[in-house]
Amino acid sequence: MAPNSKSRVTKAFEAMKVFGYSETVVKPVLRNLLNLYNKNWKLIEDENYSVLLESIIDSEESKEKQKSSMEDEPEENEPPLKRSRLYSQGNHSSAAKHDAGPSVDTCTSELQPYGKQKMADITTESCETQDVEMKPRFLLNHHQRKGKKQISSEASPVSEEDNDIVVLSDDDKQETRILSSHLKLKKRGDTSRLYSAVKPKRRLAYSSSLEEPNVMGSTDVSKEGALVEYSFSDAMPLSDTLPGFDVPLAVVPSDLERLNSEHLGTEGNKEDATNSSRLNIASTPNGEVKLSFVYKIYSSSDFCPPSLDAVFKRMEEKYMKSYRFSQPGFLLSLMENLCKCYLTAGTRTRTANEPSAGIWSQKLHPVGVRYDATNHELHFAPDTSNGSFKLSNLIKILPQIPTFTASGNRDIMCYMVDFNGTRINGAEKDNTNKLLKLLASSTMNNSVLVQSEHSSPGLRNSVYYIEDISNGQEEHKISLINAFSHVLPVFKYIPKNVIFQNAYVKFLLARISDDSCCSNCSGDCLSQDIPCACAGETGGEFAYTSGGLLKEKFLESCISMSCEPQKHGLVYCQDCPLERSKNNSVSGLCKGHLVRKFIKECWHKCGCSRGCGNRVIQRGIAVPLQVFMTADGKGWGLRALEDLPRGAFVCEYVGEIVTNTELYERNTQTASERHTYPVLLDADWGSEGVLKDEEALCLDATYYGNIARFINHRCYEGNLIEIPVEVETPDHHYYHIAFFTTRKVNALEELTWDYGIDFTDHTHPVKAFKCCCGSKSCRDTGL
Ligand SMILES: C[S@@+](CC[C@H](N)C(=O)[O-])C[C@H]1O[C@@H](n2cnc3c(N)ncnc32)[C@H](O)[C@@H]1O
Repeated sequence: MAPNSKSRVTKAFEAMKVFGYSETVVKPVLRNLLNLYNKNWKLIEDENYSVLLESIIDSEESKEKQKSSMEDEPEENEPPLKRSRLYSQGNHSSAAKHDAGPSVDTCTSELQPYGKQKMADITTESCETQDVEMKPRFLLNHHQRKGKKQISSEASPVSEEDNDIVVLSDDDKQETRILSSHLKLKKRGDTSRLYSAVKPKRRLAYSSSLEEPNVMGSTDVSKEGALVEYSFSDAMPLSDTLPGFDVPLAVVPSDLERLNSEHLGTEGNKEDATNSSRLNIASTPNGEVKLSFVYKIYSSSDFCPPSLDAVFKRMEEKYMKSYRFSQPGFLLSLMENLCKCYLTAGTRTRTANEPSAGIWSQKLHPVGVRYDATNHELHFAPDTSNGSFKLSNLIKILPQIPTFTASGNRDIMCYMVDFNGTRINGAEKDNTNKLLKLLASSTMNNSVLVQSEHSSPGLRNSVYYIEDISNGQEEHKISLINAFSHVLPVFKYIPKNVIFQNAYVKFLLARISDDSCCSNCSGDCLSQDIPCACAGETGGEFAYTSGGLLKEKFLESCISMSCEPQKHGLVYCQDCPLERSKNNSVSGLCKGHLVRKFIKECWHKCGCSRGCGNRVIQRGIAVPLQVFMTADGKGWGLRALEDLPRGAFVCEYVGEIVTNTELYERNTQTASERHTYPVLLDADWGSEGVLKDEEALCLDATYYGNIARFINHRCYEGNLIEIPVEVETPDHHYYHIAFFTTRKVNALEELTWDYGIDFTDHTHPVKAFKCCCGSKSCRDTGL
């Protein structure tokens, strides 16, 4: 290979690395392209290697498709999957013991009998002598990148390269996001990828449905009685032709002259035009977003340009409250609605006697919307069947395909053009601020944020959206919205816990005694007069109401235990695995573990039906959730898109089931990663005598996890509480951690729980984060 082409290869690799693609992945695709293009590098390098990137994405997608078609669908409620030997085990003896990764069956005989000893049976005498506030059940540790690279590609669902975290510079991230969405849209005109974001190799999810904003056939009746009708022809389906926009669109008038010549022929006439005027409604300081109307006033017009306040008010009243960011293409409809408001607000009220006249006649007719893919223009084409048309006909939306500068700073480039196609630069600062404020406030309503790069330091002007980060693995789609520039979280979504390697968790029907199930039941256990054996765990009363919520009394006592553990007693390990791990295997004094109330759900050995009211968490997430970027420095957070009542199940904490030993290994390998994701399954530690490290379990959602990995901490006042739930195993050793609301939670309120971190404990190998929970009772005093 010539030296020149060598450096071009390197450059291509580097360009793709930004998107998270390793050389191994890029190489075969690049080779194919070179063959295809007869070694014409220019074609490959054009547009920042767009062809190459697109080909890689395609090739990865087809690989994924192939792979998923080969995979068997797991059965409902199947045991956690055993992923043997994902990590190389170094010299650790426990790991070496299980080097071959025992299969589910062979592990069975090695099961340790974990007695069902109640924690309440454990003496709490030592309570008073212990200086305990809250047990640190949310551990602070993480894999180190170095550790991740040791993942074996044979057994792991992802290859070695998959696990490399690609650290993008801010500019890279910006560029990545824009380019990938740009490319998708450009090449395919594919509206299903409207807000596709950074596509790391291990892509989280795509927007997959083809839902489009309902801009067709809507009718807008102004309060004053003037009707402005929007009835777009079905013959011109928006969804088929529109590109996706992850930038705000600009609204411009159409080319009046062209429209005049095309549509004014019969009734309208050019002489009617008395003057023309342009109104720049808004633009960001650097001109990334501009919105303006250009109109001509005709002598007999029913239209008077409205005040902007009137437009904004109307916009707020009519649309903003109902905006849902989850609508693909919402920016398009946002802008369109702004046009509508402008028109409606400006349409003059006529008295009953006043004849309708002029070309802005109230006689309105369906118009069509057409997307001009060549010029990236949206045209509102008038229906001239009866010779009249309306102002909206003169409005054209001109989204400029987003481009970016070398610095990657400009991802939004929407221009206003005047009738002659000349760019309009006038920015009206006040109006801009108003619009931005309006849009920003609508973000609170889960809508859109148009962010100027100068309006707030460190924030970039970008918005992106992923329709379902669970990739269809949950009943409900779980969206992700990012108003600022942040690289997407890199993890593999799993809806159920999976065993990492050494954890002995076996779901054996044979181990479920008759006392721990209700084989004689049928139908719904909740509707029976006498509660069945499964209610035994909760004192002979089921924890759930028939409506699927937690019963008040049960919830109240769980909250009380969590807030005031000392009042309810703690249990103490003889030799605490947690303290051992802190002190590098030197036995440490246990600081106590909360005595938890468990829920026991009916399961496979029970006779009841799948719809039994005592099966809640096993049915999965039942509320629409969304991951969003918090504004107060906590990173990503989780919120629900609708109001939740008190006691509602939200989701469970899903991750890899790892042993204390494995966690310790991860801990020691960990560089100080910003966010940490392990949670202890320590509810029964105190009752298990001396618990060996390989017996103590925790869930680590760092690399494999579900939506709960995004729930942030709040000291004492979390609106969620974690409750241990037994489903498959009745021994308190392995259990599920389920989150329930502690109070009514409003839609879009951040969901939080108290991790139970002791911020004063500086002995932990991983430093606690600086708590920004904002709670009045925040435990992080900085000491
Ligand atoms: C389970 S993760 C929660 C999701 C995380 N925010 C993210 O972006 O992935 C836990 C991490 O979130 C951050 N975090 C959670 N609650 C916080 C709080 N109250 N203040 C500051 N950081 C917080 C910490 O970095 C913590 O290690």
